[in-house]
Amino acid sequence: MEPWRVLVTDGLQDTGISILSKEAQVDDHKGISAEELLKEIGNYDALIVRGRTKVTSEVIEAGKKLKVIGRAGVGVDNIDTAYAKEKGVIVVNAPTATTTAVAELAMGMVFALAREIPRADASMKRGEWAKKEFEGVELYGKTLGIIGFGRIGSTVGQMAAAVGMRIMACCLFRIPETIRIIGGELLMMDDIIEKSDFITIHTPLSDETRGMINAEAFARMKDGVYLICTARGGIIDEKALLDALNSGKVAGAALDVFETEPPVFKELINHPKVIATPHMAGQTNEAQRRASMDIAKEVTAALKGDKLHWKIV
Ligand SMILES: NC(=O)C1=CN([C@@H]2O[C@H](COP(=O)(O)OP(=O)(O)OC[C@H]3O[C@@H](n4cnc5c(N)ncnc54)[C@H](O)[C@@H]3O)[C@@H](O)[C@H]2O)C=CC1
Ligand SMILES: O=C(O)CCC(=O)C(=O)O
Repeated sequence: MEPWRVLVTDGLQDTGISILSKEAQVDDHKGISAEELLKEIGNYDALIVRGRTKVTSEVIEAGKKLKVIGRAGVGVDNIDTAYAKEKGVIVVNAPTATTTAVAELAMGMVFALAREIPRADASMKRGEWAKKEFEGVELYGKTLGIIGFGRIGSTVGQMAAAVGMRIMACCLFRIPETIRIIGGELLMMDDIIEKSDFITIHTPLSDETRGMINAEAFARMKDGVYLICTARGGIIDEKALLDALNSGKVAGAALDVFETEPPVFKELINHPKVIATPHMAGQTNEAQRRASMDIAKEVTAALKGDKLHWKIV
């Protein structure tokens, strides 16, 4: 029998490539263009992507031998999962690998916003000593509203509770035990929006969450609220955020994800009260190693017809 062929299009750590190579022929074609992918995909049994590659219905249609699509990470909003299901192509992800990394960046953003660390650092590098400009706020006793209390949101909750923040969370599907352990409250999203000093977003991008943080939501927030988003671009209405920053309603925003990536809305990125990072929350060495191993094992299991842990469709 011919060996299975696996195409990797957004890079994968060597540990994962080694696991796959025991069972299949692996082609690492990092950065492949959309046109090239359409031409090549017909030769492969499996495709492994991160967030860059758009796995459209056309790609799935062209993948005549395609049995499984693996997402080395969490969000599958770049994969047409409905069409994959229709075509009998399995979609799997590696949902636990990056939880700690994303939560740590979100917490880092909370600290960075409260003390304006990036702006202070930039002023020092310009040779200034602007000590009087930087009076921050303490986190102790402040309320952190967590929208989406799943793996990442609940990990952020534990970290923030440890520095003395009061935790409020809202969640659609499950009510984790964690909220009770950390002494937090589960509330409706409206309450979170109105009562929080800091709001951090950890939901997937879906029909329901797209544009969820809009002008109306900003109007209901406390004056001087801080906003953090490491979830997905499109959940926050970026134009409404810019207006809220300019009016002073929002005292600072930290964003890892954008409606268009790389971002084109430069006015938002360049705003002095915005801290921006290039969709790197899940990108620690440890997290990417775990993601590469998890997805390699899961894709191999799908090819062999073995039991799957993280089947999306
Ligand atoms: N910036 C980055 O590099 C990364 C971003 N992410 C993003 O983080 C998201 C969350 O990841 P996990 O915590 O692992 O997922 P998860 O599935 O464990 O948690 C998401 C939670 O959001 C809740 N939720 C969904 N819709 C909601 C709504 N309308 N209102 C309130 N809650 C809602 C769900 O009930 C669920 O508990 C991913 O979907 C992905 O988009 C994940 C990894 C890396
Ligand atoms: O893999 C990436 O490029 C980013 C990680 C991410 O956003 C996710 O896992 O959902």
